Amino acid sequence: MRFYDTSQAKVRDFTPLSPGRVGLYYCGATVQGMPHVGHVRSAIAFDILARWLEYRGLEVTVVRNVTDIDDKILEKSAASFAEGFDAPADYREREEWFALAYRFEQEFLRAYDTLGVRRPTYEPRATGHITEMHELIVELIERGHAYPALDDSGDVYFDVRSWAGYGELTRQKVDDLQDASDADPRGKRDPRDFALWKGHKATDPQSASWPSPWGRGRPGWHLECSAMAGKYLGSAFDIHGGGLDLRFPHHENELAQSRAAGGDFANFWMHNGMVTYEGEKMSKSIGNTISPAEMLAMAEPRVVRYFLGQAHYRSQLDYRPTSLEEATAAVERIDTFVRNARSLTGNDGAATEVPVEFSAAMDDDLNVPQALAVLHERVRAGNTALAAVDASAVTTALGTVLAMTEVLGLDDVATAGAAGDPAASAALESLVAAQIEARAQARAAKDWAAADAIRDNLAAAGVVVEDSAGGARWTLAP
Ligand SMILES: Nc1ncnc2c1ncn2[C@@H]1O[C@H](COP(=O)(O)OP(=O)(O)OP(=O)(O)O)[C@@H](O)[C@H]1O
Ligand SMILES: [Zn+2]
Repeated sequence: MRFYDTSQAKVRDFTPLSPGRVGLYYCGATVQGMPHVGHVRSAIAFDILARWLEYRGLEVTVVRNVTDIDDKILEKSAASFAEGFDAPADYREREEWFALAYRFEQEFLRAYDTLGVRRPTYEPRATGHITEMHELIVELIERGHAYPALDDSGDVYFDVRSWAGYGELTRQKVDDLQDASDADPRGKRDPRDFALWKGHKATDPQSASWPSPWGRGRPGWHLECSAMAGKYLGSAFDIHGGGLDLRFPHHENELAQSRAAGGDFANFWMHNGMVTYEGEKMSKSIGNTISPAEMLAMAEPRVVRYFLGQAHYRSQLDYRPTSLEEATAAVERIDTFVRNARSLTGNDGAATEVPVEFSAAMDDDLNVPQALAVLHERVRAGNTALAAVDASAVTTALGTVLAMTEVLGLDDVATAGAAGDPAASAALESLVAAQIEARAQARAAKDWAAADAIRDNLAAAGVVVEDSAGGARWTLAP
């Protein structure tokens, strides 16, 4: 397997640090508002990576953090208590920061679940790891890489000049870097120094600060990922992921503080490209977002998953109003084949193995567009086998198609037409089969009126019956 490693700006061979196991950490959400489809694209990209590593026989530990304390969360909560607060959609009046964060965390989970992003092995919250963060800060201070603020803010900063490797992830020289905007520069040795710990401000609620050796305060954003990745995956682990927008400063800072504290940190850095809206990054602050719920109102979950997962994970994915049409047609092609194959062979079929061309594409830096081309090519071959009523070839095609859809997280295409509920799907299958059987008997008895009536009733219910050499087949009308 080969992946593009952002820190080396090249594709290189991937070998797990411990044979047979992979540790994957990817940055999760700052739960300050509703998810948008950009967030979900990021999660889908790493979900596909984890599924592929597992398919390749590796035991994968996935960690995705929840940033549940942050300036933006506190600001949104504070605004909700203000006199004359005119609650924008999705925000509530007088909502404590922890209630707001928890509520949106649930919204993210709901979106991930609906779109087939498997739950990570661990999903730690920043507020649950204050002790680990203190230990990391103490280590950095002892090693001469961090210091308490020079003013009375109660902050603690990372000393970027003390760490020769600072800038290595994004291949920049310290002097060329922008200042860290997270604190008053008067308390810093260098304006690029970033906050590890933020002293409590009188305007913040008491519940948003914790005691520490440096006084009450709360953690800096970058620090939490270092502390949690270290806790759950160890001081050296295989892959660190996140969106391309996080490379600098977030990931640069994570790397610097983790290495300065003595760990190796991530062996590979993988970054997903941005979802853009008519060319511009989809972002809460710009306000050009589309929520998963809005997309799900236009198309079913598999179509949305297909749309968000179809591009190469490193490329930009632009949303346009017509974007879902192509995905709908692609998913329908797969569904129709799966349904017809099941109807012809009389059983659900089971995922077998993915074709070698599919493996080659996925091994080559997760080339999903190429892998999808293989999937559609097998669907076409399967349709040819269906037309020839070649049950054995149909069974083979069905097995490989199911294996590929599983790797891509489209596996619930298996329940096509039944709103994703396997029991409903089975019930529909058996009711339609009984109708088709009754129609065949009517035809055998040359009772054409009865046969046509059955067909018309099925059509009225959205079930299209087609006669072929192998007997009648049915599909749901698009
Ligand atoms: N438009 C986008 N396209 C793809 N990935 C995104 C997009 N926006 C955010 N992400 C990724 O989603 C994950 C969670 O992001 P986070 O909560 O930090 O959002 P954010 O970058 O602050 O979003 P926003 O700019 O909308 O506030 C990160 O890995 C981030 O890189
Ligand atoms: Zn992070």
